[in-house]
Amino acid sequence: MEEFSLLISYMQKHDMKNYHIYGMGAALVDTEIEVDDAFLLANGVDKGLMTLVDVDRRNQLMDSLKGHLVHARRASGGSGANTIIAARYFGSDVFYSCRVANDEYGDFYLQDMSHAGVDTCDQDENNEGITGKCLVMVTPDAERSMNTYLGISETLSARELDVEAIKASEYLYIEGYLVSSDVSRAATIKAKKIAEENGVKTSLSLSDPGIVTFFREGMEEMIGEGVDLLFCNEDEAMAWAMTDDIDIAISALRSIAKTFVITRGARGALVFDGTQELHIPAKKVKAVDSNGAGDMFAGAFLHGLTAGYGFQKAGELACAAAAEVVSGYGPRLAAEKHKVILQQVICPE
Ligand SMILES: Nc1ncnc2c1ncn2[C@@H]1O[C@H](COP(=O)(O)OP(=O)(O)O)[C@@H](O)[C@H]1O
Ligand SMILES: O=C(O)C(=O)C[C@H](O)[C@H](O)COP(=O)(O)O
Repeated sequence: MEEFSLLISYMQKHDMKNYHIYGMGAALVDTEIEVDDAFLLANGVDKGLMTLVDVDRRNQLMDSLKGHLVHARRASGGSGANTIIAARYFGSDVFYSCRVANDEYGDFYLQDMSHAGVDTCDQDENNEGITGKCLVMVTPDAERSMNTYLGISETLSARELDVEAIKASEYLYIEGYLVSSDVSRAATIKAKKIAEENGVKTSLSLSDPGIVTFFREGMEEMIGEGVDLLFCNEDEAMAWAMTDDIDIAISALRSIAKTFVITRGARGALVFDGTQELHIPAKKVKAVDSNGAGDMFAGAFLHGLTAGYGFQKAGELACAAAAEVVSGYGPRLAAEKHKVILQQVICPE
């Protein structure tokens, strides 16, 4: 009894809140622009991938993009943030660790997160620099090619971890892109250790095939002894297994993840629930922009699991939500839309 009241007073003192998901990722402000394949070719942009760029290259591309149709001039993004916001809009309680600069874009970013109901870590007062930015170029085949200037986002470090919030979460979700920065990678490893020691499930997204290939050692370090849940698309799975045979990739994933999801674009997703493989079909839609489809899938899926719907229903919810994302521009859906999808998938009439 005494222990119980001590716990209550500790929780009151620390104003502890439980979270369904604690996310970590790069804070990027997105600009989304429509282009054609000739533009990508003429400007040396790698199609379908995320490429890291410096300020000069970004400015040069921005100049070349003048006159193109802009779908979003300023939207808070970053893969992990898209996932966490999606989970929030479905009803999960979420926390996000990220780093922005003391500039207009940084203020915008934090306001946007707070407006969405996402709790974020305190920002270091020493935050001179430039908030990260991502140029998302969308071609008529709905493919997105990204050029990212990480700015201060790549200095996300263990300082931005809220240890009590990690301990009070059901899942830790790590964006694989963080592998490219030494301090951020170290922070993810620390967060994962805290999670493992405190019975918090760990999840990770492989993010991008190029990232998996170029930062292989770092990715191995991040994965360590394995994770509870892994998200990837087919290209990332095969890049991880260094094969072009998806069956070999599936076997390879089994040795690093207790459960996993391989998204397959218009063919839906393969979900491994720890025992069996579930094949979840995609919803038939006209795709215009695939940006954020995987991010939305992960957010909806994590929400589905933490809400107790199980792997099959979580997969159905995720496919339904991701299909909505690809049928419009931008990686996000309006807040109200999530409730409609939830109703349609979880409690149809
Ligand atoms: N053309 C499409 N039609 C319907 N759903 C799609 C389409 N493309 C993607 N999706 C949905 O989005 C999910 C993630 O897409 P995918 O392209 O595999 O990931 P990523 O965007 O990470 O590359 C898929 O599992 C599917 O549910
Ligand atoms: O938003 C940003 O600025 C990003 O750099 C991250 C991208 O949105 C996602 O990585 C794209 O997500 P998928 O298309 O689901 O793979």
